[in-house]
Amino acid sequence: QILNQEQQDKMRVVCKLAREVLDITGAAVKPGVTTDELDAICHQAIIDRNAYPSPLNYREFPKSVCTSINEVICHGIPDQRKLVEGDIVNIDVTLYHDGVHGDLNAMYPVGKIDDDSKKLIRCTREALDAAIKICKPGALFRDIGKVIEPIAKANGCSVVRTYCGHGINELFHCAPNVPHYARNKATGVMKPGMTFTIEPMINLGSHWEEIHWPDNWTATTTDGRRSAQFEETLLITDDGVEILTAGAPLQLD
Ligand SMILES: CCc1ccsc1-c1ccc(O)c(O)c1
Ligand SMILES: [Mn+2]
Ligand SMILES: [Mn+2]
Ligand SMILES: [Mn+2]
Repeated sequence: QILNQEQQDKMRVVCKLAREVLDITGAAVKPGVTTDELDAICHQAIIDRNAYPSPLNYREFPKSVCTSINEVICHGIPDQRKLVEGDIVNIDVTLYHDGVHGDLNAMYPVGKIDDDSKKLIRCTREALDAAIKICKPGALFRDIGKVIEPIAKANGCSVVRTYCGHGINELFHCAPNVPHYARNKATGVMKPGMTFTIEPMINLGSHWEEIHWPDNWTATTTDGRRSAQFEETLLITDDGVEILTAGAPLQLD
């Protein structure tokens, strides 16, 4: 869908609010905090902005945010689990405000983390940034994966294939489908006024497959090694791309 200027401005607002909420929730990450506590902080920050948490009751998802720890690839459900030093956690926030959705996620280290986890997080961020750089009018959606996969492989990592980036506007998920792996069959050309996410999930090692837990949501790696993800909502402009959910650069000490 091609958004008009008014709709693009609404997307700018909801995505800025979504970034604020992610930053607030991420700031609460420390050893001992539970993912339920993160959910409550996130939910409150969303309500404070006169917005709705898109995941809550979306396809019966039971919470307001996804929290995916270590070997959990995505869609982790907040619960009483306490974060511990050395964990890595993805917080995935989506807000609905003034008729449109804004969707983003990022990785947060819990205290000190090991070198493999730092490499994984850095290469996932690097892959997303490289993919965003090719976004402009006329670019093909199928080329996004061609940029991401070589970066993952160069770091001894692999790209999850089941979950893709997606169109986002008045709908949480719509066309286009944006695979993160190379040699994919995605169709479509980027045009000014299109808004969509790129949200690569990258696994340490060569096992890109996922296991689905009986909770109908949680997806984990098959070998127990860790997985990382970053997500931004993007707007194609006349001369390139605007990262509507842009935040501070990644900082891992
Ligand atoms: C929890 C929301 C949800 C439910 C089914 S898929 C999904 C989801 C979660 C995070 C996302 O970035 C996304 O695009 C979809
Ligand atoms: Mn993970
Ligand atoms: Mn998301
Ligand atoms: Mn998404």
